[in-house]
Amino acid sequence: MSSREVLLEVKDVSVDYSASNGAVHAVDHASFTLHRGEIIGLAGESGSGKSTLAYAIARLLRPPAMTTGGEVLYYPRVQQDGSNKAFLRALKKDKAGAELGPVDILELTPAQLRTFRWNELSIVFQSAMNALNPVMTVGKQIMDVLEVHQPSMGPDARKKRAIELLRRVGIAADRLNSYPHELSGGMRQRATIAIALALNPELIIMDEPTTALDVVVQREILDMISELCQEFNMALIFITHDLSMLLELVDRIAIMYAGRLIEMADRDAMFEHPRHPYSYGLLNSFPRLHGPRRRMVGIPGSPPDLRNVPAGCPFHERCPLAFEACHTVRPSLQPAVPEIPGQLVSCHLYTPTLTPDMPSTAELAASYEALAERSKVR
Ligand SMILES: Nc1ncnc2c1ncn2[C@@H]1O[C@H](COP(=O)(O)OP(=O)(O)OP(=O)(O)O)[C@@H](O)[C@H]1O
Repeated sequence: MSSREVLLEVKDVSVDYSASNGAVHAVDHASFTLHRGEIIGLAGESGSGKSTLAYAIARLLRPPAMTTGGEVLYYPRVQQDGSNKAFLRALKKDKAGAELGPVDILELTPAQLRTFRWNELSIVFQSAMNALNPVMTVGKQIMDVLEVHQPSMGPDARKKRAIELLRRVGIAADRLNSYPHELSGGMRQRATIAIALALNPELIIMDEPTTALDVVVQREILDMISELCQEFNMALIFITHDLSMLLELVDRIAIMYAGRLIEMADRDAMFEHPRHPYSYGLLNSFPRLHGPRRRMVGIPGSPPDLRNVPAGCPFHERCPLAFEACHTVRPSLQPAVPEIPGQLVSCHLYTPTLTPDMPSTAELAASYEALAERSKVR
């Protein structure tokens, strides 16, 4: 369950990839807030900037990627088990009564960053299950992380913790000495999650963690992730282009398009009343198990070239409801009018000075139907 205590404030983060034929603006002024224990789903088509934004937050980007602006404020707290002592010491926030306050991850020194990773934030990468070391048992891989990042822990305690972590992700203790090739794909993915949990981080980023698995195993792993987040009050940024994954897992959904966050809302509000025509199109492009049957239409066209994003709203060339302002004025992420608490949208359709009549979800649906009919006629 998420608290309303802020853990992370991403403010106006922009990232470019430099290339000989012009900079690719992969993330453009992204801002959002994450609370302790909250699960946010970051969704959007391939190439919309999800991974780049997540790796910018974790300071994992390497050239040609460059974070060109913004702040990522992280709010540390003193861990009761002492597991983040080294991080607080590196921040010089370990004196009795020291004001903890936020730190900007983008400004951490290399030494501070080393203590931040694993202790405070860990990442489960895309196809992480293939990233396990093939010549080392899974138990040893967990114990190695503990040895490097929690040097005060002795060998017996490390072994006990490794067994406990494996148990927690549904792997029996006798698998401690198994090599990755002796485990199924689902078990390998569970093992990578156990490694990410080793130091009780406050925040985990998972980038398409279940893509390579069959749907039954995906489902089991999503359930497990949800339980772990609750049990450890851990926040999670879960990246996917498959919105059906988010239906039962996340508290909030953030949708990206062409490097911009174009809508954020609580999960139910997003599924029931998506406001941005892109969000509607994305949600309508996958089948749902529950709810009324709908005709799936999809979104004609393709995203813009990120070296040369059009003026105005980046979606206007594909939008069935675009009007004049959308071609010239860049919308910003703000509460929609009429407001649904927690819902932010970057679309002129919800700016009363520009559009007196905001479209309903049914009108968004009808506009896509009409668009599909038009493209059939052509
Ligand atoms: N090394 C690179 N050099 C140039 N452009 C890059 C590089 N890596 C990524 N990009 C571009 O940055 C944009 C954002 O990519 P990113 O991988 O963050 O998107 P994504 O939404 O995570 O996509 P996916 O779901 O396919 O992983 C894309 O247009 C991509 O082509």
